[in-house]
Amino acid sequence: MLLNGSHGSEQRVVELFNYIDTHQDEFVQDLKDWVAVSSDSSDPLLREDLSNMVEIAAKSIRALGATVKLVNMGEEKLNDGRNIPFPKAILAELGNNSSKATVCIYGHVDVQPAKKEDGWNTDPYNMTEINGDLYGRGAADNKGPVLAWINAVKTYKSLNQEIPVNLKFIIEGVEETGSPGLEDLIKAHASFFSDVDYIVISDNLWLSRKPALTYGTRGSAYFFIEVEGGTKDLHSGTFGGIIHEAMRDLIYLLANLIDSSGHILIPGIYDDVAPLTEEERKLYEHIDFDLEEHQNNSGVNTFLYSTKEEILQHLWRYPSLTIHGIEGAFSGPGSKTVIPSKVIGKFSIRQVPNMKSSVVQKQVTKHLEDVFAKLKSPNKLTVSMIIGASPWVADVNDPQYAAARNAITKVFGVTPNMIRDGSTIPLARIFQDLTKKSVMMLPIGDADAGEHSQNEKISRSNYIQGTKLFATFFLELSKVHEELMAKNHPSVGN
Ligand SMILES: NCC(=O)N[C@@H](Cc1c[nH]cn1)C(=O)O
Ligand SMILES: [Zn+2]
Ligand SMILES: [Zn+2]
Repeated sequence: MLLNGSHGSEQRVVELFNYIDTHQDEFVQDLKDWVAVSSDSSDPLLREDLSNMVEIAAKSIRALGATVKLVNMGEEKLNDGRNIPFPKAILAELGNNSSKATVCIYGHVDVQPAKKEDGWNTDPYNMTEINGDLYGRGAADNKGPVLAWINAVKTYKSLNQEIPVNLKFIIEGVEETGSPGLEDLIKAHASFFSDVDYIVISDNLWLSRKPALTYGTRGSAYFFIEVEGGTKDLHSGTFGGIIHEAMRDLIYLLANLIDSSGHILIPGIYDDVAPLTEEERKLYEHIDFDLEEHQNNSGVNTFLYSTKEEILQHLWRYPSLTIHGIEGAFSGPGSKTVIPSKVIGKFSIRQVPNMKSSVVQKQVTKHLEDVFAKLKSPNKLTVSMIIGASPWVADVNDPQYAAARNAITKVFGVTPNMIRDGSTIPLARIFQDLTKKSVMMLPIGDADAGEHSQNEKISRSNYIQGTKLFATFFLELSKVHEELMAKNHPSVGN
């Protein structure tokens, strides 16, 4: 039952927080169990553990009393022409009280690759607590936050407290490969999302030690540059010196993407970038950010920029280009002397408002074809964009932002650091465009979480305090929603 009045509400919060504190070791063990599943989505042929991880997550959500469906996300076309199904996604719902707000929680249970020999201090799949930090692949991105949502709901259920909102979950298993098939899934299950009032995502990091609210992310346009020189690899002694080597062409193409100052060399790439207004420029002044701390967290000696404003603008609102790797090139130990016949260079462009993936794709393709033409190489060039995820920016005046601000203040005693994020969560813009509903990001990842890096972690404090934050957010959102209902606000209802 909902305890009415401020005293009742405060008493509820005390009970919730006490329960979360006294059961934190259970919650940590649950995260250890999840991290132990190597749900790496990068290799299509190694996804058995990933499908198992989706089932584990479905079982945990079902144990809350939710109705859970595992739904298809379509098929993936492999290089050899075969099609295999993507891991299923979870659609779940708990509660359908028409007087309550309906919140849809998004998360993902797939992770980036991780091997101990990459330089981890601990086994990436054996979560290890050291000095209050929980080290393991996926601890922060995104298993910890997904479990924190589940812990929050479990707390209400265990205390027999009425959950203040209706809940829906969409949990996927291929976010780290750009959420392929997600847009079609949301279209195919439009009825499931039709009564959702708010979408909340917790798949990013704080920017400093100060709790944050995120209102923007960059997109990701991911490209393959394939250069094919022949039908087989060749001995570089027997053939080196007389052929146009594919690798040489590729390196030249990659070298023409970006210069040493970080400026992207693709003609027109900056044309659609939203101009920096005086209003936006002022926002950077109030952001809590410690440049030296961020540099220490990154493990690099120096950044391309030296001021907070320049760094944050180039992380959030200007595009960046990163070269990730070369498939087919020799990269193992030793000194193989082969000439690879086909190599695939991989890079991505983090897109910002108002860039469009379709425009970027044309610009990139034309630029690479023009550069390649100068080589007068007989080799075959193929440029493909395999991911085209758009940037996302929210309206911080959406009601759920007020609820989240109140929840952060209640749990952490501070007002939130209003930030954007340089990473990509494809679902955010897809949801915003398809459902026209409010999308918000409520991060609990530490600024030094090391997402995608060696020694990724979430602090026990952020995991447990984050669970309290999510539990409080449900309460605060129910208050905001009731006020809107009372005013018959247009954003309420469908
Ligand atoms: N925590 C969000 C995240 O890491 N998202 C990935 C998504 C992505 C983009 N291209 C491929 N995967 C990211 O790298 O931003
Ligand atoms: Zn990630
Ligand atoms: Zn993530």
